Amino acid sequence: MIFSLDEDLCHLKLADSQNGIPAIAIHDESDDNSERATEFSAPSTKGTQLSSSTEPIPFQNGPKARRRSSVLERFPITTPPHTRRVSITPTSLKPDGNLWSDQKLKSARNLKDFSPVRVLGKGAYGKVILVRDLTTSKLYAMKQLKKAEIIFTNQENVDENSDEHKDSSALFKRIERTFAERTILSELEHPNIVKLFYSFHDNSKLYLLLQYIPGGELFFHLKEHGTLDEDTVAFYAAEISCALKFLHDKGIVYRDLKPENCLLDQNGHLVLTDFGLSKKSVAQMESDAGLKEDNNIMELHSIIGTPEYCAPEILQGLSYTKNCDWYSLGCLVYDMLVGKPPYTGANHKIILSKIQKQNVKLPYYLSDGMKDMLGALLKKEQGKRWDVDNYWRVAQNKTTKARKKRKAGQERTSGYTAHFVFRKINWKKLESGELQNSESGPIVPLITDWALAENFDTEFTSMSYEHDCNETNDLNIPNASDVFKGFSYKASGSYLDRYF
Ligand SMILES: Nc1ncnc2c1ncn2[C@@H]1O[C@H](COP(=O)(O)OP(=O)(O)OP(=O)(O)O)[C@@H](O)[C@H]1O
Repeated sequence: MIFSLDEDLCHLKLADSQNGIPAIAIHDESDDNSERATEFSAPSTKGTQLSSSTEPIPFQNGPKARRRSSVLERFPITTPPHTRRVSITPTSLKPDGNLWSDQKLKSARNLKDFSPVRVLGKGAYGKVILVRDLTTSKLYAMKQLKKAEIIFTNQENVDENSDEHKDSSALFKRIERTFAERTILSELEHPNIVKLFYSFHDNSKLYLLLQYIPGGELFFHLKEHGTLDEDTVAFYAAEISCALKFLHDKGIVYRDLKPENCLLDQNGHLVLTDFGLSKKSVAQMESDAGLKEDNNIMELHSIIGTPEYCAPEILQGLSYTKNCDWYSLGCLVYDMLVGKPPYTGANHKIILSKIQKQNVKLPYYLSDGMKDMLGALLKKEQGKRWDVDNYWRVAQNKTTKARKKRKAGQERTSGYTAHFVFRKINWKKLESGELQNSESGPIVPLITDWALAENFDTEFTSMSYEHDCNETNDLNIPNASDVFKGFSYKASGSYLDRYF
């Protein structure tokens, strides 16, 4: 055993006597006979081997607490020998291996073009500020990343004595991730993914000018509602699934799915933000650059993410694939239905240990269909978990072929999109983006004035921002500007026109 569970047991006892709910536990070890995703055939408990349990679900006391990404480097997890140490140099970050051309970035914007309105959020490297374009009066969410925070390892989430701290490749990893967010976002256009319009940098910070999503975090709405009903959850799960499949088809793994990173737009549609931990497969990058055909296989090793939503294989330091995002979706769906993710604890060691060892407990009040889906997504073993990307493809082929022979209701029982849980979702409209443009989501945020940011926590909107909107000289490291060379970007005129 790596960690002591004393604290954990203490926590469980407390919860038992206060907020117990009879639950169902999924025993992963007993599902040897479970069917693989493509063979799934009923909105039942089949394939997940649910067993009754009277053990209550431990509830955390106090308000819902915000979770930080990439906290895992803090733990004494021995990095396995096969962990890939990408010694990528910051100036070679273009997929084809060439330098980003400064020539094409000449028309990039700068800090003086925008005036701050209020703070929307705060992340590991800096604040996200609502800003107004002084020329057009349009609103943007400006994500700031302090160069000093990226270059010096003084983040709260990295142990000073860890190998990660000493290892200079960790610096390159942080820089690589910073570039990845800008590069990945600049290549995407999907109704459920935040849009990047500009990026630039000055002496002290990097800036990402993102589409402002005024409805706030799903986290904010979850805090207000406590839990959500199954139809609402199915709607968000469907929108997230569309975004994840779109990313996976492009060879991108998201790796940080959690309610804090799911925003609601003005019509209540879900928009994924924060691509700081996303990763594009090397094979895909080579394929994009015309160097190699994409074989759509991606194995990753970095131990990153937010523990409560992180797949067990990541936490164990094993190699993993895009399938980890579907596990995180299971955690998020569970959170929306139950009010907390499947495994919680007073500290990250406890969470980690529970994810690896405990069976997830599903409350009795969930429908059989929902239990079935959660059971399939929350499998600890990657090989037994729903391979949703594949399942989705097979389902589409199957339904088209089998349509003629289908009996009433049969379509629902095959394939991911046809799962019972999604019976009210119009996938055709959702996948084409028509639904997002024409209909409202289940929770329509109250917005009287976009500039007021009423759906964001006052913890952030009341923060001062004056200092953050002036260029400072707090970074005085030789060659620092070289390190971030090529960060600036401007979306094409047609892209900008489509959204303004
Ligand atoms: N486009 C946007 N529109 C509105 N609010 C946003 C937008 N992007 C980010 N935010 C707000 O800012 C918060 C922090 O942003 P983000 O998660 O991208 O930062 P981060 O530094 O990566 O955070 P973390 O360290 O927690 O992963 C979000 O949770 C959200 O509340």
